[in-house]
Parts: sequence; structure tokens; C-alpha cells
Amino acid sequence: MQYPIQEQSNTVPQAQAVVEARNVSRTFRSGDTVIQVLRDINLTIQSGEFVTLQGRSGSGKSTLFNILVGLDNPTQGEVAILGQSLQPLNEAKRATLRREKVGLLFQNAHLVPVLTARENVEIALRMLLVPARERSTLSQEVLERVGLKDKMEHRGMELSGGEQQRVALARALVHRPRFLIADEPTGNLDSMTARNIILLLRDIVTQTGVGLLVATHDRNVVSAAHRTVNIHDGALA
Ligand SMILES: Nc1ncnc2c1ncn2[C@@H]1O[C@H](COP(=O)(O)OP(=O)(O)OP(=O)(O)O)[C@@H](O)[C@H]1O
Repeated sequence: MQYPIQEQSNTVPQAQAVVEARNVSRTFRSGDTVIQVLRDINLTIQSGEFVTLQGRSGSGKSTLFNILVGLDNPTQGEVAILGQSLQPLNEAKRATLRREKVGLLFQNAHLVPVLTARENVEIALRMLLVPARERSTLSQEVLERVGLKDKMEHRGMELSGGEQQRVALARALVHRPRFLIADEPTGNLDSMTARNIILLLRDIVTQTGVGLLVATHDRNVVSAAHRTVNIHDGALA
């Protein structure tokens, strides 16, 4: 059976824009009031690039993230993932592009507590109709990659916060996405555990060539990144 996971290669792919926002603006309407939440955003993340997004609460980070992965539409401008503009695509095609090419990581791991680490990771592959044997092999490989070789058969509820976040990272990476987007991934972790996750993210970017965008207030994440962009009142500084 064919499924859309690329063959693993030891060479990092040539730099390519994994996501590109061009002149993106977003307004919301509340009664007669129009609220401008994003203003003329231009942002490109290349493959192999680790970029952080910093901004105060309410500055527009979540709104931008939703638009970058096609969960919301800009009022003006456009977004392309790997050169494919999202705006002409219908919901089903966007969902497919997201499942195949994008990895999502959040502050909370959101594991299914009664499933094992491996089963939690396999969920991402079930949605891509990957056959059972491949699901198991790919999930084991990526769990090993995030340092959980010995905990694969532990249930989500038996893992520490840092281990759960590693499983969530494995789940976000198992289908070999080209664009990984993370919202405060170290927000719930103690500083030592957070540091390990940051080093792991950096290694993964270098080794796989995934493009990574992280919204964070964590100075250690910012200093590990190649570049930081600041958002203020919906505009990039
Ligand atoms: N659907 C909506 N309707 C009206 N206003 C909205 C809507 N979604 C977001 N906003 C407003 O847009 C602004 C930016 O919200 P957003 O959630 O993007 O900020 P944020 O930077 O992610 O904040 P935080 O760090 O607190 O999560 C806020 O003022 C919010 O109230």
C-alpha cells in the first residue's frame, strides 16, 4: 500500500521555504467593531531553520499560527506551505496537506492516558492509513530518537511531564513533516527538562531539515534558535 511518508535519507534536503506568509492581515468583527489582529505580516521559514516568535499575550501569535497551518483564513494576503498556496484549497485538501506535511506541538502533551507511548505516536500514522507493521516500526524509531527507547510500552499516565512531552514530540514528527509548529512547548516543564527538550528540538532541526517555528517566552528557547521574530499588536517588528 502507498502512503505519503518520504523515504528517510541521510542528507538534509536543500533549503526551501516550508511556509511563507505574504502580506497577511486578519480582522475580526464584533458587532459594529472591526478588530485588526494581524497587520501585513510577511514571514518565511526555510527548511532547517529554527525560528522563535515572541510577543505579549494578545499580540496575535495564536491567530498567526492558525493561519499558517490553514485552520483559519487571512482577511488579506496568502500563505503557502512548501510552495502550495492554502487559500485556493478546500477544507479536505488543507487537512490532508496538514496531516502529511505539518507537525503540531503544544504546551500540553494531550496524550491518551490509557494508551502506551507507542500507541499514542501511532495515532498520527493511523490517520495516514499507514499499515500496522510500518506504524509500529516508524513509531519505535522516533521514540528512540527522542530518548524513550525504554518507555515505549509505558502508558501515557505512567510518564513524567517531560517524558509525555517527548512522546508528543515523537507523535508530531513520526510522519516526517517538513514544517513543525510549536506553541510554548516548554511552558509546563521544569528548567532542566525544558533544556533537554530544547536541545532535542535543535538536533532534530539540524538532522532532519524540518523548519521549526516556536511561540515562546522561554529565553533558553530563544537563544537556541537561529532567529527570532517579534510580534507587537499584530505586526512583526
Ligand atoms: N475570534 C475572535 N474574535 C474576536 N477577537 C479575537 C478572536 N480571536 C482572537 N481575537 C483577539 O485577537 C487578539 C490576539 O489573540 P491571540 O489569541 O492571537 O493572541 P496571543 O498572542 O496568542 O495571546 P496569548 O499569548 O495570550 O495566547 C486578542 O485581542 C483576541 O482577543
